[in-house]
Amino acid sequence: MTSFNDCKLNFGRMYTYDILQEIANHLLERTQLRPKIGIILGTGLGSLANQLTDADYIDYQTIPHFPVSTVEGHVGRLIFGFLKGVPVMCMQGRFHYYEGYPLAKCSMPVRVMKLVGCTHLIATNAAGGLNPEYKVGDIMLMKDHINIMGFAGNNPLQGPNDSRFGPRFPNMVNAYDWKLLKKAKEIGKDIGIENDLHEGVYICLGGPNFETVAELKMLRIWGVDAVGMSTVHEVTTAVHCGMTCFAFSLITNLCVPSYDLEETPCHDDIVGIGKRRESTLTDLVARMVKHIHTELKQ
Ligand SMILES: O=P(O)(O)O[C@H]1O[C@H](CO)[C@@H](O)[C@H]1O
Ligand code: HPA
Repeated sequence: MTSFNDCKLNFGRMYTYDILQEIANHLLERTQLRPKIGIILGTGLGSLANQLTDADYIDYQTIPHFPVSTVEGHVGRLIFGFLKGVPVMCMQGRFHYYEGYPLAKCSMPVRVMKLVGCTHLIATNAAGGLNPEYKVGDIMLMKDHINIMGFAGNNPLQGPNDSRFGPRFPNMVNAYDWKLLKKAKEIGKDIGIENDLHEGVYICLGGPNFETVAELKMLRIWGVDAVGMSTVHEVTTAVHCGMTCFAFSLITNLCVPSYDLEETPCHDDIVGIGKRRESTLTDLVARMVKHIHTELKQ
C-alpha cells in the first residue's frame, strides 16, 4: 500500500528538471518578455496585476503540468508584463498546501521562474497580525520565517536533490535580502507609510482553519509577528535555487489570543483588505521592482 509520505515524495519527484524546463520553454514561446523579477500575489492582492501593461496572460490550466488555483481571491494565471516599465513575471494566484497540493507542487512555479530567467522573487501574502503593535492594513516586511511544516518533516525540498537547482543542504540564514529590506523601508518613508510599516517574522501553518487561542499564545512565545498559510515554501525553494528574495505580509486581520472576541478572521474580509490597500501595495511593489531593475543594470 502507498503511504502518504510516498505520495508526497512522488509528487516532489514528478517535477523533475526536464519537466520544469518543458514548462519554462512553453512559457517562453508564449511571450517575448524575458523578466528577471518574479512576483507572487497573495490573497486579495491580485489586482496589482491590473497595473501591468503590454501584458501576456497565460491561464494556469493552459500550461502543461500546472495545477489550478482553487481559492477565492486567486485568479489563477501567469502574467508577463511591464510594471512601470520593468518586465516582470507575475503569479496572479498561488497554490496552498491546504488545497491538497504537496509543498513541492505549491512552490514549483518558483523553479519555473528561475528557469525562465528570474533572479529575484517578490512574494506577497495576506496574514494575521499577532504582534500587538500591528493594525489591520499595516505591512510587515518579512525579515525571517519559521518553517514549522519543515520542522514536522514536510519541506518542498524533500526527495532527491537535483544540484542544477541548488545544494542538498541550503542555508536559510539570509533568506530575505537585507539590502532589499532596507530599501523597502526607505520607500515606505518616501510614500508616507512609515507608521504602517514593520519588519517581522512570519510563520506558515498548514491551514485551512484559522488558529486556536492556545496556538496563538504559543506562536507569540515563539516570536512570530504574522501568521499565514503560504510563502515559506516558496522562499525556501527560491533560496535553494539562488534567487534573491523580498517578501511582505499585508496584515488583513488581528490574531488576538483571547476567547472573548467580537470578530474572528474571515476570508471575505481578508480579500477586502487587500483590495482596500491596493494602491499603496502597488506603489511599494512597483518602486521595489524599479530599484531591483536599476541594480541589475549596474
Ligand atoms: O498567503 P495568501 O495566499 O496571501 O493567503 C492567506 O489568506 C488565506 C486565508 O484567508 C490563506 O490562504 C492565507 O495563506
Ligand atoms: N491566520 C492564518 N492565515 C491567515 C490569517 C490568519 O489569521 N490571515 C490571513 N491569512
